Amino acid sequence: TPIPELGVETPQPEELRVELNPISGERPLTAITYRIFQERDLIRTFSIEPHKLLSYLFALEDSYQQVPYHNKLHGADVCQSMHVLLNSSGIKDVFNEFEILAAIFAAVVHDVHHSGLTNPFLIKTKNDLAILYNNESVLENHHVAVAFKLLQADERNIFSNLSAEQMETLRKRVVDMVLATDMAKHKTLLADFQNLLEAKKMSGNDYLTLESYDDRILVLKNLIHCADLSNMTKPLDTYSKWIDRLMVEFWKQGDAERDLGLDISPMCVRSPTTKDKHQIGFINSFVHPLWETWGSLVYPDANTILETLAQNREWHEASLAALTSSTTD
Ligand SMILES: COc1ccc(-c2ccn(CCC(=O)N3CCOCC3)n2)cc1OC1CCCC1
Ligand SMILES: [Mg+2]
Ligand SMILES: [Zn+2]
Repeated sequence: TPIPELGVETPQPEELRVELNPISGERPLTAITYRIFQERDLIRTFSIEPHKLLSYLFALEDSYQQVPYHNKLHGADVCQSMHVLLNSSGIKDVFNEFEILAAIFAAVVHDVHHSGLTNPFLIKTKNDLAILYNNESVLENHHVAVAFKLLQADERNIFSNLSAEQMETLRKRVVDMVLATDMAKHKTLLADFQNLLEAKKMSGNDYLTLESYDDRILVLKNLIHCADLSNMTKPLDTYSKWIDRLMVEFWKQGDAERDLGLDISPMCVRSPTTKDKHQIGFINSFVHPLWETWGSLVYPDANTILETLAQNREWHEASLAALTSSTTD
C-alpha cells in the first residue's frame, strides 16, 4: 500500500502540509526527521505507522526547550548531519538498517529537554537531575530517558512492530550513543576510536570489517559525537550563527552563576575576545583531532569538512589578531 505523500491519510492535506512545511519553520525537527525516515525507507522496513511517527516527532519537538542553542533546531541539525555522515562512501555499506534507525533516532533525540545549562552547573547547584543521576552524564541521561518516556504512549510508540529482542538492542544502541555525546567522554572515546583504526590498519584488512557490537557501537558513538560537534565544519555564515546562539546560552548561565555567587565558568564570561579564543582552542584541542580521525576512516570523504574546519579556524585567528591589534593601539 503506497504511503500517502504526507505520511498519513488526512481529510485536511493542506493544513497538515502547512504544519509539516519546513519552510514555515514551525516544525523543522519533525519535517527533517520525517523526510529522512522516508528517504531511508525506515517507515516501510520497520512497519512504522506514519501517524505514530508524526505524533512522536511532534511530542519530541515540543519537549525541546526554547533555549538559545540547545533547542529543536539543534536536534534537527544533528539529525541532518548524522544522515549526511552515514552516507560517507567510506562507511555507507558498513551499518545495517537497525543501526541506521538507532543512529538517526539517537541524533534527533540526543538533547531533548536540555535546560541550556551545563553538567558542571547542574552538579554544583545540586540540581534534582544531578541528584537523580549521581553527577554522571546528568544531561545526557536525562535526554535519553525523556526520549524513551515519550515512546511509552501507544499512539507514539513508533517501534511497536519491532520484536522484543530488536527493541532491546535498539534501546541499548540509542542509550550508548546519546551518553557518548557528553563532552566528558570525548578523550576516551577518541582514544578508543584511534586504537581501533590503528589495530585495523595493522591487521591489514580494510577498516570496514567491524565484527563485534563493541567495535560497531564505538564507531557509531564517534559518529554522533562528530555530528554534535559539526557546527565548526559548516560554511562560516551558518557556523557563526551557531556560535552566537551558544554564547547567548553561556552568557545567561554566567549571569545565573554570578547571581548565585558562584565562580563564572570561563566560557560564560562576556568579552569580545572570548568567542574567538575559545573557538580556536576548542577546535585545536577537540574538534580537529576528532574530525581528522574520522577523516582517516572515511578518506577522502571528509576532506571538504577538514578544509572548511581549517578555514573557519583561520577566520577566528584573523578576527582575534584584528581585535587584539586594535585594543593594543
Ligand atoms: C559553536 O560552538 C560550539 C558548538 C558546540 C560545542 C560543543 C562542545 C561539546 N559539545 C557537545 C555537548 C557538550 O558536551 N556541551 C555543549 C556545549 O557546552 C559544553 C558542553 N558541543 C562547543 C562549541 O564551542 C566551544 C564552546 C564555547 C567556545 C568553544
Ligand atoms: Mg548534549
Ligand atoms: Zn547536542
